[in-house]
Amino acid sequence: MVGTVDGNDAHIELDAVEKVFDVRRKAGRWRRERHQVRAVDGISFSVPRGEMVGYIGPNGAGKSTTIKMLTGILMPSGGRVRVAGIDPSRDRTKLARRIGVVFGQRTTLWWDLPLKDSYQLVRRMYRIEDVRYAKNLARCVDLLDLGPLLDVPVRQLSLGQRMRGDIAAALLHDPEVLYLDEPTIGLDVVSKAKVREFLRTVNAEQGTTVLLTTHDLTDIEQLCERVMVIDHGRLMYDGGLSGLHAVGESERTLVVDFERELPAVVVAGARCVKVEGPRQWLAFPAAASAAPLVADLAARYPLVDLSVREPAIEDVIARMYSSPVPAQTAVPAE
Ligand SMILES: Nc1ncnc2c1ncn2[C@@H]1O[C@H](COP(=O)(O)OP(=O)(O)OP(=O)(O)O)[C@@H](O)[C@H]1O
Repeated sequence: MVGTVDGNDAHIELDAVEKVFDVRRKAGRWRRERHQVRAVDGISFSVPRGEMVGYIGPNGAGKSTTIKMLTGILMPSGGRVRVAGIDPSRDRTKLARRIGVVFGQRTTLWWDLPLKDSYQLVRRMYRIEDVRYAKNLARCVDLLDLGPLLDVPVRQLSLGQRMRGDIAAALLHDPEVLYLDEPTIGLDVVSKAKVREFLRTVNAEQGTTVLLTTHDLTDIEQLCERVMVIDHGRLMYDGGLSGLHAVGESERTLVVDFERELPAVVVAGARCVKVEGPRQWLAFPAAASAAPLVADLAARYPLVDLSVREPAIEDVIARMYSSPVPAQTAVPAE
Protein backbone atom coordinates (compact mmCIF):
# COMPACT_ATOMS: atom_id res chain seq x y z
CA MET A 1 0.00 0.00 0.00
CA VAL A 2 1.34 3.42 -0.87
CA GLY A 3 0.66 6.66 0.93
CA THR A 4 -0.44 7.62 4.38
CA VAL A 5 -3.52 6.68 6.34
CA ASP A 6 -5.74 8.37 8.85
CA GLY A 7 -4.43 8.60 12.41
CA ASN A 8 -6.53 5.72 13.82
CA ASP A 9 -4.84 3.08 11.72
CA ALA A 10 -1.35 4.44 12.29
CA HIS A 11 1.16 2.17 13.95
CA ILE A 12 4.02 4.66 13.73
CA GLU A 13 3.05 8.32 13.88
CA LEU A 14 5.15 11.46 13.78
CA ASP A 15 3.62 14.90 13.91
CA ALA A 16 5.89 17.91 13.29
CA VAL A 17 8.77 16.17 15.05
CA GLU A 18 11.99 18.07 15.63
CA LYS A 19 15.34 17.22 17.13
CA VAL A 20 17.84 19.96 17.76
CA PHE A 21 21.28 19.15 19.15
CA ASP A 22 23.24 21.79 21.04
CA VAL A 23 26.86 21.51 20.08
CA ARG A 24 29.95 23.47 21.06
CA ARG A 25 32.66 24.05 18.53
CA LYS A 26 36.04 25.67 18.76
CA ALA A 27 36.08 29.32 17.72
CA GLY A 28 39.63 30.51 18.21
CA ARG A 29 42.21 29.31 20.69
CA TRP A 30 40.21 29.38 23.93
CA ARG A 31 36.74 30.29 22.87
CA ARG A 32 33.98 27.78 22.20
CA GLU A 33 30.86 28.75 20.35
CA ARG A 34 27.51 27.15 20.95
CA HIS A 35 25.50 26.29 17.94
CA GLN A 36 22.54 24.17 17.07
CA VAL A 37 22.20 21.26 14.66
CA ARG A 38 18.64 20.76 13.48
CA ALA A 39 18.92 17.01 12.76
CA VAL A 40 15.16 16.50 12.31
CA ASP A 41 13.22 19.52 11.22
CA GLY A 42 9.45 19.17 11.44
CA ILE A 43 8.81 15.67 10.10
CA SER A 44 5.27 14.27 9.93
CA PHE A 45 4.27 10.86 8.62
CA SER A 46 2.25 7.86 9.60
CA VAL A 47 2.77 4.18 8.86
CA PRO A 48 -0.18 1.80 9.14
CA ARG A 49 0.10 -1.57 10.87
CA GLY A 50 1.75 -4.22 8.69
CA GLU A 51 3.35 -1.86 6.17
CA MET A 52 7.03 -2.13 5.21
CA VAL A 53 8.37 1.35 4.45
CA GLY A 54 11.76 2.52 3.23
CA TYR A 55 13.30 5.52 4.99
CA ILE A 56 16.19 6.77 2.92
CA GLY A 57 18.44 9.78 2.56
CA PRO A 58 22.07 10.81 2.21
CA ASN A 59 24.57 10.67 5.09
CA GLY A 60 23.65 13.03 7.91
CA ALA A 61 20.05 13.45 6.68
CA GLY A 62 18.53 12.59 10.07
CA LYS A 63 17.52 8.93 9.62
CA SER A 64 19.26 7.50 12.68
CA THR A 65 18.08 10.42 14.80
CA THR A 66 14.49 9.65 13.75
CA ILE A 67 14.92 5.95 14.61
CA LYS A 68 16.44 6.85 17.98
CA MET A 69 13.37 8.99 18.73
CA LEU A 70 11.12 6.10 17.65
CA THR A 71 12.85 3.79 20.14
CA GLY A 72 12.83 6.32 22.98
CA ILE A 73 16.65 6.62 23.10
CA LEU A 74 16.33 10.31 22.18
CA MET A 75 13.63 12.74 23.25
CA PRO A 76 12.24 15.00 20.50
CA SER A 77 12.81 18.74 20.90
CA GLY A 78 9.32 19.32 19.52
CA GLY A 79 6.31 17.57 18.01
CA ARG A 80 4.64 14.29 18.84
CA VAL A 81 5.74 10.66 18.36
CA ARG A 82 3.61 7.56 18.89
CA VAL A 83 4.59 3.95 18.23
CA ALA A 84 1.91 1.31 18.81
CA GLY A 85 0.03 4.04 20.72
CA ILE A 86 2.99 4.60 23.08
CA ASP A 87 5.01 7.78 23.56
CA PRO A 88 8.55 6.32 23.22
CA SER A 89 10.35 8.88 25.37
CA ARG A 90 7.87 8.49 28.26
CA ASP A 91 7.41 4.74 28.21
CA ARG A 92 10.59 3.35 26.77
CA THR A 93 10.51 0.09 28.73
CA LYS A 94 6.91 -0.67 27.81
CA LEU A 95 7.70 0.11 24.16
CA ALA A 96 10.80 -2.12 24.19
CA ARG A 97 8.56 -5.20 24.42
CA ARG A 98 6.70 -4.16 21.29
CA ILE A 99 9.61 -3.19 19.03
CA GLY A 100 12.69 -4.87 17.56
CA VAL A 101 15.77 -3.00 16.35
CA VAL A 102 18.61 -4.08 14.07
CA PHE A 103 21.59 -1.79 13.49
CA GLY A 104 23.59 -3.18 10.56
CA GLN A 105 26.77 -1.47 11.68
CA ARG A 106 26.65 -2.77 15.27
CA THR A 107 25.69 -6.05 16.83
CA THR A 108 23.37 -6.45 19.79
CA LEU A 109 24.74 -9.97 20.33
CA TRP A 110 27.34 -10.91 22.94
CA TRP A 111 30.65 -11.04 21.14
CA ASP A 112 32.23 -13.93 23.10
CA LEU A 113 29.15 -16.11 23.46
CA PRO A 114 27.84 -18.72 21.06
CA LEU A 115 24.77 -17.49 19.22
CA LYS A 116 22.42 -19.75 21.18
CA ASP A 117 23.65 -18.32 24.52
CA SER A 118 22.99 -14.80 23.26
CA TYR A 119 19.46 -15.89 22.43
CA GLN A 120 19.02 -17.30 25.95
CA LEU A 121 19.98 -13.91 27.35
CA VAL A 122 17.48 -12.22 25.05
CA ARG A 123 14.86 -14.70 26.25
CA ARG A 124 15.52 -13.75 29.87
CA MET A 125 15.66 -10.02 29.16
CA TYR A 126 12.25 -10.06 27.52
CA ARG A 127 10.89 -12.83 29.76
CA ILE A 128 9.75 -14.79 26.72
CA GLU A 129 7.79 -17.85 27.76
CA ASP A 130 9.31 -21.24 26.86
CA VAL A 131 6.83 -22.38 24.21
CA ARG A 132 6.85 -19.08 22.39
CA TYR A 133 10.64 -18.85 22.56
CA ALA A 134 11.08 -22.38 21.19
CA LYS A 135 8.64 -21.69 18.37
CA ASN A 136 10.17 -18.35 17.37
CA LEU A 137 13.73 -19.63 17.58
CA ALA A 138 12.90 -22.69 15.47
CA ARG A 139 11.28 -20.47 12.87
CA CYS A 140 14.25 -18.09 12.66
CA VAL A 141 16.76 -20.96 12.60
CA ASP A 142 14.85 -22.56 9.78
CA LEU A 143 14.25 -19.46 7.65
CA LEU A 144 17.66 -17.88 8.24
CA ASP A 145 19.71 -21.12 8.10
CA LEU A 146 21.12 -20.59 11.58
CA GLY A 147 21.31 -24.27 12.60
CA PRO A 148 25.05 -24.77 11.99
CA LEU A 149 25.85 -21.42 13.60
CA LEU A 150 24.15 -21.76 16.98
CA ASP A 151 27.27 -23.10 18.75
CA VAL A 152 29.65 -20.62 17.11
CA PRO A 153 30.82 -17.57 19.14
CA VAL A 154 29.57 -14.37 17.55
CA ARG A 155 33.12 -13.07 17.01
CA GLN A 156 33.76 -16.01 14.62
CA LEU A 157 30.72 -15.36 12.43
CA SER A 158 31.02 -13.73 9.03
CA LEU A 159 29.24 -10.41 8.56
CA GLY A 160 26.32 -12.06 6.74
CA GLN A 161 25.99 -14.78 9.38
CA ARG A 162 26.19 -12.22 12.18
CA MET A 163 23.52 -10.08 10.53
CA ARG A 164 21.17 -13.06 10.24
CA GLY A 165 21.90 -13.79 13.90
CA ASP A 166 21.08 -10.20 14.84
CA ILE A 167 17.82 -10.18 12.91
CA ALA A 168 16.72 -13.37 14.68
CA ALA A 169 17.61 -11.83 18.07
CA ALA A 170 15.42 -8.81 17.28
CA LEU A 171 12.43 -11.03 16.50
CA LEU A 172 12.45 -13.61 19.31
CA HIS A 173 10.01 -11.58 21.43
CA ASP A 174 7.51 -11.15 18.54
CA PRO A 175 7.80 -7.38 18.10
CA GLU A 176 4.95 -5.68 16.26
CA VAL A 177 7.28 -3.00 14.91
CA LEU A 178 10.74 -3.60 13.49
CA TYR A 179 13.33 -0.89 12.77
CA LEU A 180 16.09 -1.98 10.45
CA ASP A 181 19.05 0.36 10.03
CA GLU A 182 21.13 -0.81 7.02
CA PRO A 183 20.39 -4.53 7.48
CA THR A 184 22.15 -5.55 4.25
CA ILE A 185 25.21 -3.29 4.45
CA GLY A 186 28.40 -5.12 3.42
CA LEU A 187 26.61 -8.40 2.68
CA ASP A 188 27.25 -10.51 -0.41
CA VAL A 189 24.51 -11.11 -2.95
CA VAL A 190 23.45 -14.47 -1.47
CA SER A 191 23.22 -13.16 2.11
CA LYS A 192 21.31 -10.08 0.94
CA ALA A 193 18.79 -12.27 -0.86
CA LYS A 194 18.36 -14.46 2.24
CA VAL A 195 17.81 -11.48 4.54
CA ARG A 196 15.33 -9.88 2.14
CA GLU A 197 13.39 -13.12 1.73
CA PHE A 198 13.18 -13.53 5.49
CA LEU A 199 11.96 -9.95 6.02
CA ARG A 200 9.31 -10.43 3.34
CA THR A 201 8.09 -13.59 5.09
CA VAL A 202 8.00 -11.98 8.55
CA ASN A 203 6.11 -8.99 7.20
CA ALA A 204 3.61 -11.12 5.28
CA GLU A 205 3.01 -13.82 7.89
CA GLN A 206 3.30 -11.88 11.17
CA GLY A 207 2.02 -8.53 9.89
CA THR A 208 5.06 -6.82 11.41
CA THR A 209 5.31 -3.11 10.65
CA VAL A 210 8.79 -2.41 9.29
CA LEU A 211 10.74 0.83 8.91
CA LEU A 212 13.81 0.15 6.79
CA THR A 213 16.77 2.47 6.42
CA THR A 214 19.18 1.56 3.65
CA HIS A 215 21.56 2.93 1.06
CA ASP A 216 20.73 0.02 -1.24
CA LEU A 217 17.82 0.90 -3.52
CA THR A 218 17.44 -2.79 -4.39
CA ASP A 219 16.37 -3.38 -0.76
CA ILE A 220 13.63 -0.83 -1.27
CA GLU A 221 12.67 -2.14 -4.69
CA GLN A 222 12.31 -5.69 -3.42
CA LEU A 223 10.71 -4.97 -0.06
CA CYS A 224 8.86 -1.67 0.06
CA GLU A 225 5.99 -0.28 -1.93
CA ARG A 226 6.39 3.01 -0.15
CA VAL A 227 9.54 5.02 0.35
CA MET A 228 10.16 8.21 2.29
CA VAL A 229 13.14 10.39 1.45
CA ILE A 230 14.63 12.62 4.11
CA ASP A 231 17.26 15.25 3.58
CA HIS A 232 18.53 17.95 5.95
CA GLY A 233 16.02 16.68 8.49
CA ARG A 234 13.04 17.24 6.22
CA LEU A 235 10.75 14.84 4.44
CA MET A 236 11.30 15.42 0.73
CA TYR A 237 9.22 12.62 -0.77
CA ASP A 238 6.64 10.06 0.36
CA GLY A 239 5.36 7.63 -2.27
CA GLY A 240 6.28 4.70 -4.53
CA LEU A 241 9.83 3.98 -5.68
CA SER A 242 8.86 4.35 -9.33
CA GLY A 243 7.47 7.81 -8.55
CA LEU A 244 10.78 8.71 -6.95
CA HIS A 245 12.67 7.63 -10.03
CA ALA A 246 10.24 9.57 -12.20
CA VAL A 247 10.72 12.70 -10.09
CA GLY A 248 14.50 12.40 -10.32
CA GLU A 249 14.46 11.07 -13.91
CA SER A 250 17.04 8.63 -12.64
CA GLU A 251 18.54 5.82 -14.65
CA ARG A 252 19.35 2.21 -13.90
CA THR A 253 22.17 0.43 -15.66
CA LEU A 254 22.00 -2.94 -17.36
CA VAL A 255 25.45 -4.51 -17.33
CA VAL A 256 25.69 -7.06 -20.14
CA ASP A 257 28.43 -9.62 -20.80
CA PHE A 258 28.36 -10.68 -24.47
CA GLU A 259 30.11 -13.78 -25.74
CA ARG A 260 32.60 -11.63 -27.58
CA GLU A 261 33.62 -8.01 -28.00
CA LEU A 262 31.05 -6.01 -29.95
CA PRO A 263 30.72 -2.38 -31.01
CA ALA A 264 28.39 -0.38 -28.72
CA VAL A 265 24.97 -1.97 -29.20
CA VAL A 266 22.03 0.11 -30.36
CA VAL A 267 18.83 -0.87 -28.64
CA ALA A 268 15.45 0.86 -28.15
CA GLY A 269 14.82 2.36 -24.69
CA ALA A 270 18.47 2.41 -23.60
CA ARG A 271 21.80 3.97 -24.50
CA CYS A 272 25.21 2.42 -24.29
CA VAL A 273 27.33 4.41 -21.83
CA LYS A 274 30.44 2.25 -21.60
CA VAL A 275 32.15 -0.61 -23.43
CA GLU A 276 34.96 -2.65 -21.89
CA GLY A 277 35.94 -5.82 -23.78
CA PRO A 278 32.85 -8.03 -24.09
CA ARG A 279 31.06 -6.08 -21.29
CA GLN A 280 28.73 -3.13 -22.01
CA TRP A 281 26.80 -0.77 -19.74
CA LEU A 282 23.35 0.31 -20.94
CA ALA A 283 21.52 3.12 -19.14
CA PHE A 284 17.71 3.09 -19.17
CA PRO A 285 15.02 5.06 -17.25
CA ALA A 286 14.86 3.67 -13.70
CA ALA A 287 11.06 3.71 -13.69
CA ALA A 288 10.98 1.39 -16.77
CA SER A 289 11.13 -2.40 -16.67
CA ALA A 290 14.35 -4.08 -17.76
CA ALA A 291 12.43 -7.06 -19.21
CA PRO A 292 11.78 -5.80 -22.79
CA LEU A 293 15.34 -4.58 -23.03
CA VAL A 294 16.72 -7.95 -21.94
CA ALA A 295 14.38 -9.80 -24.33
CA ASP A 296 15.47 -7.58 -27.23
CA LEU A 297 19.18 -8.07 -26.47
CA ALA A 298 18.81 -11.83 -25.96
CA ALA A 299 17.05 -12.17 -29.33
CA ARG A 300 19.77 -10.29 -31.19
CA TYR A 301 23.07 -11.04 -29.44
CA PRO A 302 24.83 -14.01 -27.78
CA LEU A 303 24.67 -13.18 -24.04
CA VAL A 304 26.69 -14.70 -21.20
CA ASP A 305 25.48 -12.72 -18.19
CA LEU A 306 23.31 -9.77 -17.14
CA SER A 307 22.83 -7.67 -14.03
CA VAL A 308 20.90 -4.50 -13.23
CA ARG A 309 22.50 -1.74 -11.14
CA GLU A 310 20.36 0.70 -9.21
CA PRO A 311 21.30 4.38 -9.12
CA ALA A 312 22.92 5.57 -5.90
CA ILE A 313 20.49 7.19 -3.46
CA GLU A 314 22.66 10.32 -3.44
CA ASP A 315 22.27 10.61 -7.25
CA VAL A 316 18.49 10.16 -7.10
CA ILE A 317 18.21 12.86 -4.46
CA ALA A 318 20.56 15.21 -6.28
CA ARG A 319 18.36 14.86 -9.37
CA MET A 320 15.22 15.46 -7.26
CA TYR A 321 16.57 18.89 -6.35
CA SER A 322 17.08 19.82 -9.97
CA SER A 323 13.63 18.62 -11.13
CA PRO A 324 10.17 20.04 -10.56
CA VAL A 325 8.37 17.76 -8.08
CA PRO A 326 4.83 16.52 -8.87
CA ALA A 327 2.41 17.51 -6.10
CA GLN A 328 0.69 14.14 -5.61
CA THR A 329 3.82 12.30 -4.54
CA ALA A 330 6.11 14.89 -3.08
CA VAL A 331 5.99 16.43 0.33
CA PRO A 332 6.65 20.14 -0.10
CA ALA A 333 9.71 21.42 1.71
CA GLU A 334 8.50 24.72 3.23
N1 LIG B 1 24.37 13.41 19.41
C1 LIG B 1 24.52 14.32 18.46
N2 LIG B 1 25.03 15.54 18.75
C2 LIG B 1 25.18 16.48 17.79
N3 LIG B 1 24.84 16.31 16.49
C3 LIG B 1 24.32 15.13 16.16
C4 LIG B 1 24.14 14.07 17.09
N4 LIG B 1 23.60 13.01 16.45
C5 LIG B 1 23.46 13.37 15.16
N5 LIG B 1 23.90 14.63 14.98
C6 LIG B 1 23.87 15.38 13.72
O1 LIG B 1 22.55 15.34 13.22
C7 LIG B 1 22.54 15.21 11.79
C8 LIG B 1 21.73 13.95 11.41
O2 LIG B 1 22.45 12.79 11.83
P1 LIG B 1 21.90 11.29 11.66
O3 LIG B 1 22.90 10.39 12.32
O4 LIG B 1 20.50 11.24 12.12
O5 LIG B 1 21.94 11.12 10.09
P2 LIG B 1 21.72 9.82 9.19
O6 LIG B 1 20.73 10.19 8.16
O7 LIG B 1 21.42 8.65 10.05
O8 LIG B 1 23.16 9.65 8.53
P3 LIG B 1 23.99 8.30 8.12
O9 LIG B 1 23.36 7.78 6.86
O10 LIG B 1 25.36 8.87 7.87
O11 LIG B 1 23.94 7.36 9.27
C9 LIG B 1 23.99 15.18 11.38
O12 LIG B 1 24.36 16.50 11.02
C10 LIG B 1 24.73 14.75 12.63
O13 LIG B 1 26.04 15.26 12.65
